[in-house]
Amino acid sequence: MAFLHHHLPFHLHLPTLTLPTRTSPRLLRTLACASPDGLHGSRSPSQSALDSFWQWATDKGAVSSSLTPGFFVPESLGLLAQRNISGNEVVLEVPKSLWITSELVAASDLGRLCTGLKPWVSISLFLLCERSKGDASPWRPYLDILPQSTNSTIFWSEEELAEIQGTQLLSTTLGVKEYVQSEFLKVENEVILPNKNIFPSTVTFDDFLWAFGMLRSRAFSRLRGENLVLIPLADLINHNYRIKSEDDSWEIKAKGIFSRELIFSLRTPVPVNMGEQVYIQYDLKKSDAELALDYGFIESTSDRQIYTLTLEIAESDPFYGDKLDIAESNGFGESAYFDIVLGCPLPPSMLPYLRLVALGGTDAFLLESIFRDSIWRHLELPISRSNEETICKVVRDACRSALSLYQTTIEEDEELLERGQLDPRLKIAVAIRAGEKKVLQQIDSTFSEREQELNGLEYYQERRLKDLGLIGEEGEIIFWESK
Ligand SMILES: C[S@@+](CC[C@H](N)C(=O)[O-])C[C@H]1O[C@@H](n2cnc3c(N)ncnc32)[C@H](O)[C@@H]1O
Repeated sequence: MAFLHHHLPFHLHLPTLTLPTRTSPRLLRTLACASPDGLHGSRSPSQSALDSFWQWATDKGAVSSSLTPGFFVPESLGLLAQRNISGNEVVLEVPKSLWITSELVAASDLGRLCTGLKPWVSISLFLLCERSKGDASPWRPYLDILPQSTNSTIFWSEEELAEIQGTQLLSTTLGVKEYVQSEFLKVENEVILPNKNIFPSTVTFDDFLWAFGMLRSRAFSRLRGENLVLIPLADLINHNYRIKSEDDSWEIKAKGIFSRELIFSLRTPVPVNMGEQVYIQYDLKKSDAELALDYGFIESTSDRQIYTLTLEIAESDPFYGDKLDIAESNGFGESAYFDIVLGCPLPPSMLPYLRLVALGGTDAFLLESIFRDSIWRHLELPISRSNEETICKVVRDACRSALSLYQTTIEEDEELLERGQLDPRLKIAVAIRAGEKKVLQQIDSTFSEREQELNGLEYYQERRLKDLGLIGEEGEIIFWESK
C-alpha cells in the first residue's frame, strides 16, 4: 500500500534548508488513540474462542497434521508444533474458500458499494460489517480471535506518542493516520452513512483504524496492495529474527493436479521441536520503524536502524529545469529518498544527487546540454571545493537540526534500555529514538570527516586538466615547452 504523505522531519532543500518542525500537540491529540486498557487492548481471546476458531477453520477445509493454535508471550496467539517437524515441511494448508479477498467482498452484500474502492478499504469495510452482525456472521469465529489492537504506533496514545517526539517514526505514524482518516471520511460519507441497512450501528474512525491495523499486521508481505488477502489461521504465524529467509515459507498453489481450487500452503523454514512455536521471517527489508508501524515490535539490529534522508531540487532553484532533467535521466526525480543504515556507508547515488542539487555559481556550466550524457559520471566525483563544502555544511546543519528535536540523549535512552522492565511500547519508543540519533550522528561524522579532507580532494577542473595532459599526477603544471 503506498502512502501519499510522509512528513519526514529530515528534509534537505538545498541550498537552503527546510528545518524540521515539532509535531503540534493539537495534531498529536487529534490522531492519538487512547489505550483502552493496560494491555493496550490486546487482551488474548479465551481458550474456548480459540477452540471454536480452530474447529471452524478445519471444518472449512484448513488442514494441518502438525500444528495447533496456542498462546505465547509476547506474541499473544501463535502456531504450536504438536510433533517434531522437519525444516521446509508443509505445516498448514488453507483453501481459498477461507481467504478474505476483494473478490469475496465484491460477491457479498457490500459488493455493490465497494466498486472502485481500494482493496484495503473494501476489506476493512467487510470486516467491520461482519463484526457488526455478531452471531449472524459466518466469520464470527475468526473475528473473535482478532486482537483489539497491536503495539503498532498507530494504536499509541498521546502520551505514548510523546515518547517518540522528534522521530521520523512519529511523522510517518501521523502521516499514515491522516491518510487513513481521509479515506475514512470519504467512505463514511459515500458508503457508510447512506447505507444504514448494511451499517446499522455507528462506525467510528477508531473502528476503521482497527481494520486497517489488522490488515497491515496480518497480510503477508507479498499479498498486499492490489493482491491484498487475509488468510485466517495462517495469519497466526509469528515472526522470529533468527529466521533469515522469507521466500520459502509459503506459496499459493492448486490443491491437486486436476483441481482448480487454490490453497495457501505454509512451510516451516527451520526444524521445530514438539511443543515449540513455528515462526517465519516477515520481511528482511523492513526497518525497525516500519516493523513498529506495521506490527508493533522491533528487532534492534543495526541493519534495521535506518534514517531516511529526503533531498529535493527546489522549484525556486534558477537551474531547476536542467537539474530535474539530469535527475530524471538518472532514475531520480525532484525528490529523492536515501535510506542511511547504521554502520553502513552512504548509498552510492546520494553524493552525486547532493552535488547536483548544490550545483551553481562557477560550476553551473556543467548543467549545459553538451554535458548531459556525461554529467552523472562527473557528479560521482567531487566537482569543486565550494560545491563539496556546501553539501557538507547543509547535511551537517540538517543533522544538528534534526538531532535538536529529540527530547533525550542516546546515553539516557541506553540507560533506560539497560535498566530493562520497560513496557513494550516504551521499549520500542526508546530504541527507535536512540537508533535514529545514532544514524544522524553517523551521517554528521561522515560529512565532518569529509570537511577535513576538502583541501586534499581532486575536483573537476583538475581532473579535466589531467585528462588533457596539462597537469601531472602530482598536480604540477606541464608547460608546452616541457613536452
Ligand atoms: C500476523 S499476526 C500474528 C498473530 C498474532 N500473534 C495474534 O495474536 O493474532 C502479527 C502480530 O503478531 C505479533 N507478533 C508477531 N511476531 C512477533 C514478535 N516476534 N514479537 C512480538 N510480537 C509479535 C504482533 O502483534 C504482530 O502485529
